[in-house]
Amino acid sequence: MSRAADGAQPPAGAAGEREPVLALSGVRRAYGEHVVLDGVDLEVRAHEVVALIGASGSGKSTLLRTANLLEPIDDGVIRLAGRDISDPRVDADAVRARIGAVFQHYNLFPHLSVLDNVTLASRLVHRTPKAEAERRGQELLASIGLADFARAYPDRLSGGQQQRVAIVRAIATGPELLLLDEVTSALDPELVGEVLALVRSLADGGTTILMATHEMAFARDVADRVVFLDGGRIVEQGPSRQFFAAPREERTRAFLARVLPG
Ligand SMILES: Nc1ncnc2c1ncn2[C@@H]1O[C@H](COP(=O)(O)OP(=O)(O)OP(=O)(O)O)[C@@H](O)[C@H]1O
Repeated sequence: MSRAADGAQPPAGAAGEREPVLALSGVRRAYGEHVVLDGVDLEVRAHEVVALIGASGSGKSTLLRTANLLEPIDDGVIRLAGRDISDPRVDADAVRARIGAVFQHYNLFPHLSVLDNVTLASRLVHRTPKAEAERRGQELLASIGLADFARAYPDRLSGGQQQRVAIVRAIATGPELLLLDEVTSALDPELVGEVLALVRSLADGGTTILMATHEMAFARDVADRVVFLDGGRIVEQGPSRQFFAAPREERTRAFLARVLPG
């Protein structure tokens, strides 16, 4: 008997397709006359890794900031797991508790130990008991080889180590989505690899990630999909290998010619 016939399978075309984790439609953001996001439509599905690329000033950071409500939008809708979070009545803190975010400059709290940095949101926002939060925090620190630094303060760590702590801090509460904004661009070149390796392992483990990056080889190798922004608009997007191997748009080709070596 086929699975469909025994009734164990939902009928084809049923609402089995899950909502995207994040969905932007018609998102617009302007500073005065300067339109920074100009009608952006973008979806990120569960377990997908999406890389945002584009020249400096193309709107990548602004887009990420709108997604966790650090930046208001002038028009459009943003949905998290199907729910409109751009409605001004939405509790922004409750939304941010579901989204992990790491920005360019590692922003650990200098007056808290490494372990307290990692466990703070679990304890304060999610009300996880201290012992449980610390057990999870220790596991996360061990996973990035920094268990011995749990009681140290962030200034004892290198920039790459601090950024890795910032990343595990962002995933400590099991967020539905991880936003990464140029997480390696403030680092010395020799420290970039260790941070990218951590992002790669999260991607391999199924974390849903939307990341802005200038690291083209990384975007090609790790992202499922690449989105090219220019002047606040999505010019082109596609599966990452295809995107880099055969860009369709002239503007994409011109951008890649500028940023890719050779
Ligand atoms: N608070 C603000 N007030 C005015 N203009 C802003 C503000 N924030 C960003 N902008 C402008 O919006 C544009 C897009 O900036 P954004 O930081 O999103 O670009 P980006 O693609 O992330 O650039 P980069 O790669 O350099 O980080 C830029 O022209 C920037 O100057």
